[in-house]
Amino acid sequence: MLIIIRPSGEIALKSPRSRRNFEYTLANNIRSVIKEGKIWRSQGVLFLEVNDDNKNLEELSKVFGIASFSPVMSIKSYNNNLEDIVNKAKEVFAEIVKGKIFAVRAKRIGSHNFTSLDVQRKVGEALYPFSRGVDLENPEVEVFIEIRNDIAYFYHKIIKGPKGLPVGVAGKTVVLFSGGIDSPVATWMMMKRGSIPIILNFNLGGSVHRKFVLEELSVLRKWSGGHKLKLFIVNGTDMLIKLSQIEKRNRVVMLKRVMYKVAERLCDKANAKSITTGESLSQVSSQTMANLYVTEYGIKYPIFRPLIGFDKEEIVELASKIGTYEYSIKLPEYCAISTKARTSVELDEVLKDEEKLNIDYEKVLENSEVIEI
Ligand SMILES: Nc1ncnc2c1ncn2[C@@H]1O[C@H](COP(=O)(O)OP(=O)(O)OP(=O)(O)O)[C@@H](O)[C@H]1O
Repeated sequence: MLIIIRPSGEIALKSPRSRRNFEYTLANNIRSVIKEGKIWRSQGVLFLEVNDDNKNLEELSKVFGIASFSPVMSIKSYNNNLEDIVNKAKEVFAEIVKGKIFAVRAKRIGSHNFTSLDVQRKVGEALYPFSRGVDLENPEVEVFIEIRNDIAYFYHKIIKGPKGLPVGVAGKTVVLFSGGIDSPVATWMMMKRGSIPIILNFNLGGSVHRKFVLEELSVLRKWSGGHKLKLFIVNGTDMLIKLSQIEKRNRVVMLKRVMYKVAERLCDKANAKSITTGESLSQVSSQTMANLYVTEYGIKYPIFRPLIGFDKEEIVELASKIGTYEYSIKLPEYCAISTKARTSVELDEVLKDEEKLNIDYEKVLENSEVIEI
């Protein structure tokens, strides 16, 4: 089966050099997802030749950087011969337009002695007797002919891709990954913009927590363009014990700050240039603007919060589409450290607490469990 793959529109707007790089990364990602067949680039699209297997189509619909794709039939149309194209169109499409109101859409790249309109007209005439009529505005089925120099491609399905940019073109980000509903969605959104996530989880719930995090990551792995996901699991309960030394009201923000600090170390080590979280403004008391200010104070990497302006329902809808929601909702809430977080903790107090705790973040990271998924 031959498949024509159209990269996201955004990729076509890049400079020729960036465009080449993006298409090259996209081709590599597709190769590592599909694992068989042949892939090549040609004038702004990619072609993939694989065994007839619908599984491949499902996998392609999760590769970021793809706007859409279509399984195609093709012919080499020698000598600009429109007749050959019309005959092939009849062979390929007669069954598809049978008893239906249809439209023919044609496109052309290269020089030919006919126009796209000629193709539409001639193929339309040839298919008309099989159909129930033509309606260019509201057809029941559309059939497409794309002529690229001396090859004509025929298809009738345009399957949507997830758009975005190929994973790998935007560098690495350390994601603070709780396993709740939000951080898996934030991870997905960063992958959608071409970033490779490095996952950092503070385990606050033993083997149950670990199990759900791994399950969610195996769902996200299907969206990673074939890239392996590296997971660092820190023993969060050790941290909770340490935090009992400070005032209850500062503990939640302090715990987040510890997470950011360890993420900062991981960025240094993994050459990642940002930290990503699943925070959304004012969703809970630790996510007020005032508390986010204190949490990230002095952190040297940019903190990306792709969900900052999302409602919970919007996040849930995305999590369901991605496939992580069913695992996230089974995860118990780990909020044992403080029942009441203040909506505005004092920066001075938190910085003093930090000094008192004197946590060796480097060591915390060194003692983490590392898993590749
Ligand atoms: N145990 C954890 N390990 C790693 N990161 C965490 C952990 N808990 C929270 N975070 C980070 O802090 C963010 C906010 O977490 P919080 O618990 O305040 O809100 P939440 O809405 O429940 O988030 P989520 O749905 O992602 O758990 C999370 O999205 C995540 O990025």
